[in-house]
Amino acid sequence: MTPPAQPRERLRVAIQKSGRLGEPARDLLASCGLTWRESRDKLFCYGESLPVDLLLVRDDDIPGLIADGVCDLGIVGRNVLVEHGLERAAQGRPADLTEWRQLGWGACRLDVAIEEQQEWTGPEQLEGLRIATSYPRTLGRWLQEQGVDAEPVVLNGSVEIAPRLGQADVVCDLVSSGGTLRANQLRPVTTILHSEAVIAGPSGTLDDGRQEIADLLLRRIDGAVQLKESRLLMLRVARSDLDAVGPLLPAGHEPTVTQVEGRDEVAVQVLVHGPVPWAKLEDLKRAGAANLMVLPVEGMLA
Ligand SMILES: Nc1ncnc2c1ncn2[C@@H]1O[C@H](COP(=O)(O)OP(=O)(O)OP(=O)(O)O)[C@@H](O)[C@H]1O
Ligand SMILES: O=P(O)(O)OC[C@H]1O[C@H](OP(=O)(O)OP(=O)(O)O)[C@H](O)[C@@H]1O
Ligand SMILES: [Mg+2]
Repeated sequence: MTPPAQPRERLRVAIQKSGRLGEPARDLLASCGLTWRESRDKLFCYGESLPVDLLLVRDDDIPGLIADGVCDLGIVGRNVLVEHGLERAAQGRPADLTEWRQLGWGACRLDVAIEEQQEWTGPEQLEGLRIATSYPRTLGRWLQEQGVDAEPVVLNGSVEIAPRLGQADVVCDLVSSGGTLRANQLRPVTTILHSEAVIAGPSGTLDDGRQEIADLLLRRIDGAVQLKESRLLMLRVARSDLDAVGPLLPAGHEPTVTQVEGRDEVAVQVLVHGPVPWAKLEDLKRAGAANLMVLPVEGMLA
C-alpha cells in the first residue's frame, strides 16, 4: 500500500532525464515561459517563473511516480503509459492514469517484425513463437485480441538482435524510420500501437491548489502546441484568378484578402494548421498564385 503523498502546493512534472523525449519536453515547457534553477545533480529543477518543478528520470519510471503521487504530471510516450495501465489491470487494480494531452511529436509505432526473407501470412503465423519485446503487456493484449498464443521474451533493450542471438523468433519493438530493423535483417509486418509523446496525469483532479497550476500550464501548453503547428501562408494573385485559387487554400482560419495598391491584384494571407506541402504550393501556383511564402508563427494573441 502506497502511503498518502505529502501535501504540496507546487506542481511537479516528471520528464525524461536523457533520451529522445527529454530535450523536446524541456523545450516545450520553456516555450510556456517556465524557467528553472537546476539542482547540482541535475535530477531536479526548481521552477522560478511558476511553481512548477521538474523531476528528471528514466521514462519507464514516470507512470509509477505519478501513480504514487510523487509527481503530478509527466511527459512520456503513450507506449510507456499504455504498458503501465495494462500492468495494473493485470494486477487487478483500477486504471489510475490517463492522457491529459497529446503533444504531436515523439511519434513512433510498436510493430511486430519478422526476418526479412520470411513471408507474412498474418498474426496466426506467430502461434507458439517466442517474441522479444520491452512491452509484454501491450503485446499480450494484442495477441489475445488475435487469438494467438505466443511467448513474450522480455528484454529492456537491444530487442532487435534477439532473433540473431537465438533468444527469440520474432520481435515487437518501437519503430520510426525502420532503420534499426533493416540493420538487423528484420521487417515490420504489423503495428500494434501508434505512439506519440503525451502529458500523463492522474484520472482525477489534483489537490492542494495544484489543479489550478496544472490548468494554467495546460492552457500554455495548448497555446504552444498550436503555435508550433501554425504557419502563415502568403501569396499574391490577380483578381481574375482569385476564384481558382480560393478553393485550393489549405484549411485554416478565414483568409485575409487585401487590395494591392495600383494593380488588379490581391494579397492573400491565411493562418494554416500543420505543414504546407510543396505539392500544395505548386497547385496554387498553377492556379495563378505568385510570391508564395510560408512563414512560421512566433507569437499569437487573438
Ligand atoms: N525510434 C523512435 N522514434 C521516435 N520516437 C521513439 C523512438 N524510439 C522511442 N521513441 C519514443 O521515445 C521514448 C523514449 O525513448 P528512449 O529510447 O529515449 O527511451 P529509453 O531508452 O527507455 O530511455 P530511458 O533511459 O529514459 O529509460 C519511447 O518510449 C517512445 O515513446
Ligand atoms: O526505426 P528506427 O528509427 O530505427 O528507431 C527504432 C529504434 O529506436 C529506439 O531505440 P533507440 O534508438 O532510442 O535506442 P535504445 O534502444 O537505447 O532505446 C527503438 O527501441 C528502436 O531500437
Ligand atoms: Mg526507458
